Amino acid sequence: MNTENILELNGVSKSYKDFTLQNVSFQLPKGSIMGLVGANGAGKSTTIKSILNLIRRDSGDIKVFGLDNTKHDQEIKERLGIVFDETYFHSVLKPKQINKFMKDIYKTWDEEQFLGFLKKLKIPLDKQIKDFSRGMKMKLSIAAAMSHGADLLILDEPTGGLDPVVRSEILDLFLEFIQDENKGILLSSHIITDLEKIADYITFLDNGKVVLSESKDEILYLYGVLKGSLDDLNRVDKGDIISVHRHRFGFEALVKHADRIRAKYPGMVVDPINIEDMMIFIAKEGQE
Ligand SMILES: Nc1ncnc2c1ncn2[C@@H]1O[C@H](COP(=O)(O)OP(=O)(O)OP(=O)(O)O)[C@@H](O)[C@H]1O
Repeated sequence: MNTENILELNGVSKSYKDFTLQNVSFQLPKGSIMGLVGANGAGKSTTIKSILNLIRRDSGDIKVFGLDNTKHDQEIKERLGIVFDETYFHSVLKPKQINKFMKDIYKTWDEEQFLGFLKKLKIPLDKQIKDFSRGMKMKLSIAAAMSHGADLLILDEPTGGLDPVVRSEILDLFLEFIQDENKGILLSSHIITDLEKIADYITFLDNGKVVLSESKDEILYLYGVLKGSLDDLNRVDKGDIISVHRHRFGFEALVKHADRIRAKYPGMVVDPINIEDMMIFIAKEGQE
């Protein structure tokens, strides 16, 4: 284990009847944010549940803070801030009651910080959660996850279904959290523009497999779409192509090392590609 990694997965596999998470490996260095992306059913939640030890993996190993996640479950959980879809607090509770019982649960609970988050996020202290909007519930869960001195935040779809203003408030909180270089954030999201704003690393899952796990800047710099006629395609080495779509007049291929490919195939064009288009590109190949 590299001590600079706050989270490390090596060859993690998990089979369900109709789905297999296959040999998933990635590393999250300290002081950074990783976005876990992929189409519906790609295996993001299964990966997160494996990290949280909520499901038993079939093989591979997972280290959080350098510790095996099955052998040190309790120790690890105390240092994790976890947010799943919406909220796990009982709907009759009010934030001020949550503050009270969180004080009993976590010896590291920071009441001042929690109340500060609520004020900043305009969450009422004295209202039952059942009367909260989805955005308010999400903000409350995130505030709670960030108020007990957690070193690693793990969030499944924290900005899904929220309006752009609330999303931006939440993204700012994440950026604030990560100012401490010993902390880290892993979040899954379908909102790629959010990840493009805050993520340092992107891990892309497709059909249970890691297609890529690299720094965002590297992805944007290295990858491109090679375009040409169908005749041109015959001249392209198969090893240069990650994924290809043919259409009536030619082809488009996802390639790595765009500069090298541009130089290697002078008559063809290599356009830049953003992360969202890249996801669509790879997902479409699965359907062809
Ligand atoms: N307990 C289970 N038993 C059987 N199959 C399961 C179980 N949990 C998940 N799956 C299957 O595993 C696959 C991956 O699901 P997962 O929830 O990890 O995907 P996801 O990438 O998080 O999707 P989404 O973006 O829709 O949340 C799906 O096909 C799902 O049906």
